[in-house]
Amino acid sequence: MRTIGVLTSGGDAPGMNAAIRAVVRTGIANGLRVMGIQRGYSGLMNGEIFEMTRSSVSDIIQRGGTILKSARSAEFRTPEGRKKAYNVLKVFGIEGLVVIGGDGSFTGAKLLSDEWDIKTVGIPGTIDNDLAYTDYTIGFDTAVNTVLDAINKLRDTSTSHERVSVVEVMGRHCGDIALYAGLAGGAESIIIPEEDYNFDELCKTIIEGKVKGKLHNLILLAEGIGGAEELAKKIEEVTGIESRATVLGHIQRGGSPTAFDRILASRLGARAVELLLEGKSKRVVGIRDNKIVDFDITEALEMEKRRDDHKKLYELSKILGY
Ligand SMILES: Nc1ncnc2c1ncn2[C@@H]1O[C@H](COP(=O)(O)OP(=O)(O)O)[C@@H](O)[C@H]1O
Ligand SMILES: O=P(O)(O)OC[C@H]1O[C@](O)(COP(=O)(O)O)[C@@H](O)[C@@H]1O
Repeated sequence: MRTIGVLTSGGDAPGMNAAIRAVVRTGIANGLRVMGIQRGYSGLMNGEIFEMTRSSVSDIIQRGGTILKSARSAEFRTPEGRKKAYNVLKVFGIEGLVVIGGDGSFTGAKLLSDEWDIKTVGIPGTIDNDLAYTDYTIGFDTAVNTVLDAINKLRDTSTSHERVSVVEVMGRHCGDIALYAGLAGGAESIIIPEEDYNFDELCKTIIEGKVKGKLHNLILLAEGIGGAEELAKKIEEVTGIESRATVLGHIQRGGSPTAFDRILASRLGARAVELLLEGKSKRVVGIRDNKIVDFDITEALEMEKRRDDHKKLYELSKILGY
């Protein structure tokens, strides 16, 4: 293998730049030409490609976002779109492609390798932590810390006004951001898609908390379950306690990555290049029990989250936050 490409796809995540840096520098250290592909699969189909040097990735390890830009492309979901992408890869002599993204991006990579002679390796870059094969995705730790910072501030004002504070966080179908930030921030209640929740029980907990002398009540709500505004309004109606909603939104996707995310991204980026050098394809890299691992893309996407560990954290948050 002489030339590889790297792109970022789907929702961006803090730490993607550190992963790009690791791919570029590991590639060059191993005698490869490394091409940067802009705007994900969309830029790939349009030939938005340039050669990267060691200095192309200088001064980016601390930056959020992705210097390669990210995009979502409907055209790449079609066989015609992927044929177009392959033709562009051929023109640039790219034999191996590193895709930094989430499950959708990995599915796209797998299809591209199934249909055309191109080797692909995926690196998990998404704040959601919704990929079961890896304990952590790049960006998750930073997002949790961003939420934690917000919770600390909301706690101050909630306490002053003796209010309920409902905080809605990202995560599509995965409650990890809400769970980890809620546990770390001492939230009274955490509402996530993986665990049943009962509105009457929630109100009972809030009223009991008030009776016990709690000055605030912090509720972490994962997006997708229902809006924070609506929930805060209903809580106020039923409990009679003033309630406010905060939707953190895209704030969670930005910011300087934590040390954890930078180190994870550096390790995964280097391993992705090694796999291509070993001639591997349709693989994804990840971390399990602090060891870098890799799996076949299909196998990885079919895995289920380790529910026991998740459940334990959820139960702990209930005992500690109540
Ligand atoms: N089933 C699919 N087949 C082919 N390409 C896909 C598929 N799913 C997603 N992709 C490509 O990957 C891009 C990113 O996927 P998306 O689901 O938006 O983000 P993520 O990779 O973070 O899950 C999509 O815009 C599309 O171009
Ligand atoms: O930036 P957009 O298009 O509004 O997407 C928002 C979604 O992207 C995410 O931040 C990350 O999702 P992906 O990494 O799977 O693309 C979700 O948590 C959120 O629901």
